[in-house]
Amino acid sequence: MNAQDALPSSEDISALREEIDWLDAEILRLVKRRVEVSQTIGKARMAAGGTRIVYNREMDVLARYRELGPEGRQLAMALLNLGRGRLGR
Ligand SMILES: C=C(O[C@@H]1C=C(C(=O)O)C=C[C@H]1O)C(=O)O
Repeated sequence: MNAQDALPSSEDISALREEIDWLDAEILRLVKRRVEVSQTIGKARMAAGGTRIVYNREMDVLARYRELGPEGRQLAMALLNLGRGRLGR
């Protein structure tokens, strides 16, 4: 395979950009759903007199993203913080 074979054409790049746009829309949809689910659980636990945070569950979430390195940690922390929403302020 020569270098040209490996390079995407301008048509390929257009298609790849469409894929990125679609992926971003899906990621946003999933993040919003995650926030919703996390807040539902958090509100129920607090209404029952429980804690706002469950550290062992949060450690599991951090571990899931560890393969992405420091950015994975930032991403996991952002997801956890989004789930806290107003509850966490
Ligand atoms: C969603 C929960 O509540 C909190 C939010 C978590 C999350 O967003 O992943 C994890 C643990 C808890 O601190 C839960 O207890 O599972």
